[in-house]
Amino acid sequence: MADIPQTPLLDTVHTPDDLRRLAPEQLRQLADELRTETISAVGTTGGHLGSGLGVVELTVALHYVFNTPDDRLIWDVGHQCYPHKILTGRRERIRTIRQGGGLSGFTKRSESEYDPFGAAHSSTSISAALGFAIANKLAGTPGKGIAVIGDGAMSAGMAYEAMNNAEQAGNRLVVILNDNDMSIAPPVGGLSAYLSRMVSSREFLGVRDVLKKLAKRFPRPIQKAAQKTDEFARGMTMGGTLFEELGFYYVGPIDGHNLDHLIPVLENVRDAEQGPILIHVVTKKGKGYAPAEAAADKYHGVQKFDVITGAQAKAPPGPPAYQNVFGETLAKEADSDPRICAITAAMPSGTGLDRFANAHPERFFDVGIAEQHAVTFAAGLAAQGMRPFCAIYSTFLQRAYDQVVHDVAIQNLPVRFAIDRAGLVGADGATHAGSFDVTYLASLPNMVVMAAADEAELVHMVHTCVNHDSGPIAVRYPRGNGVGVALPETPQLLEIGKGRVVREGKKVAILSLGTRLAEALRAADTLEAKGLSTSVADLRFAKPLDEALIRRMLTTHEVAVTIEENAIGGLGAHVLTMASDEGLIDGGLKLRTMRLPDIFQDQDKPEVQYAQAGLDADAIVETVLKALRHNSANVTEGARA
Ligand SMILES: Cc1ncc(C[n+]2csc(CCOP(=O)(O)OP(=O)(O)O)c2C)c(N)n1
Ligand SMILES: CC(=O)[C@@H](O)[C@H](O)COP(=O)(O)O
Ligand SMILES: [Mg+2]
Repeated sequence: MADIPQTPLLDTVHTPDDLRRLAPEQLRQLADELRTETISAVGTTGGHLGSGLGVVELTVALHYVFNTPDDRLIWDVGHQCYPHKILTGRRERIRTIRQGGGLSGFTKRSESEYDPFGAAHSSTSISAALGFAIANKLAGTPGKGIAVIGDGAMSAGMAYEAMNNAEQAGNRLVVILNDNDMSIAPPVGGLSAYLSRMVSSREFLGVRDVLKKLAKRFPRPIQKAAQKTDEFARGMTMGGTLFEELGFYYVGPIDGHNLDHLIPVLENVRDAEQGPILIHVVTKKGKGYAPAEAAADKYHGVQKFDVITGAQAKAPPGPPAYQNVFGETLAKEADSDPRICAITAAMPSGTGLDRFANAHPERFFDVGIAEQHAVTFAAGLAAQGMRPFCAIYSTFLQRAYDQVVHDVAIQNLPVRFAIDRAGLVGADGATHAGSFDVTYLASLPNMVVMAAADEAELVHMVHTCVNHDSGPIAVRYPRGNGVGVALPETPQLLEIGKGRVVREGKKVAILSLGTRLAEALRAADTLEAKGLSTSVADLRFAKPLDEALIRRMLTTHEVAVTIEENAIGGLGAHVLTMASDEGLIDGGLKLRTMRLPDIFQDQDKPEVQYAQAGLDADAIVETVLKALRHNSANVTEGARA
């Protein structure tokens, strides 16, 4: 007799309440369908894949056992939450993820009551869960805080600050340490080694001891499940030294793909009278999808891919990515300069420093997700005469701001900041946009801030950073590919605080910082076609400003426009301040600043984001014409009056 096809369970699960109505023996099927749906969806959209596949069973088990959304489930980073979104009423929209108007690629409060806390930067989950737990405790309302945090995210100081403070939450706080022995790249450092030892070579307790200990602490009997396999009995231990020292009851390690283990353990933890509890769950990144299991780093974040073969869509051939120009340039510089060191906080390939690591492994440091430490470590290296490059995405450097101010800038130490992903980043959206670095860096005394207009400029700026020993210096550059200019054979040493005039005109001056230069030049063409002679300057430096050049531009043109891919407080603010200090606007100059809008812009295609932000050629033209119209309107109105 032919097999009767099973009814898809996933079609019957619209919310976790539906899930909780299933029998435990149905959960395996549900998890399999959830995994298939996740793979299918990400195949069509691209996005974060491996991390979500690794937590499919955990996602099912957590929603099954805990009373979400009253129990507050908080996914650290949030890049693994696609299965969670599918189970929490967002399956119909899952193929819109990371697209304009679609679901966010991370957890987001405005999207669902099942996302109690937004994330995308790592290692915030335990603090947030603790906040929920304590708030409920104080209010006398039910609800636990449950944080799911990866082994990579567990390397950040914030996680320890939270655990150090967790005792008061008691049994209201549950931390699930999802240990897949991967960050984006293989994890690094002592904590990672410690976790590996716990998983692989720890002395496991015998089944009796385990049950005795569990029975003492957790009331619900788990014997049934425990008796199912010896493996479980061996794997289930109490007494994870580090976490217990920090005041947690440690449970684990347990197999995070085995629902027969997960469910009873979580039920016991849920009903425990004591806490806080940390459950150490061992999973495989990419679980259940062979290509992602085989190359976890390549399937962390993916392009659209063919589900059968795993082949990811290839970007059409084009100019090199900025990150790779940076990595290769720095590696070359380091060939002849033994003082150059390179530091990344868990982003070796994202920053292009994998190229440096291959060439100079002894001077390459991946410090894990630890941006604050990365900056102060660089400061120490600089103070001891090295030439450290701290390569951190603009958005992640925000986390280390006090270190930038206190450890680097105040001491005037020559740390070189390579600030990648500066500006809008497309699909990752607001959490990852590098919108603020010009503002937060150029306001600091001693700091030099450059922005590369193209990949050749980046080469010159890296060279300039290498040779700048008198204080801190930063170069910012965007996500994505260069504009296609030839890379210089020999890099130039740029004069600090000197820009360049790219095009001379008479009536309109566009003062550009960074990669909006191409749009500025396009706008200049349009303005010229309208009879408006236009100058375009690439200022190169937000700090120090090229005051001579700016003064000339502001005093010899009728309209001047600054443009930058940064929020308010950046280049425009500095130029306005200078102009007002020097009285350059007193004579009727029409000075306008173009910058990122004062909103957190959601994900979309980069070109759409630029248009929304009003930072493309059309918007520049419009700004100039409006400034001129404003003038004629005033004249007309004045005449009428
Ligand atoms: C503060 C911060 N730094 C860096 C990143 C980039 N990042 C996103 S996920 C990730 C790896 C996280 O590893 P882990 O927590 O173990 O989760 P997994 O992907 O293995 O599931 C990194 C480095 C980030 N999101 N936030
Ligand atoms: C979740 C996270 O923070 C990273 O995976 C990030 O999405 C990578 O961004 P890039 O693709 O720009 O390297
Ligand atoms: Mg991990």
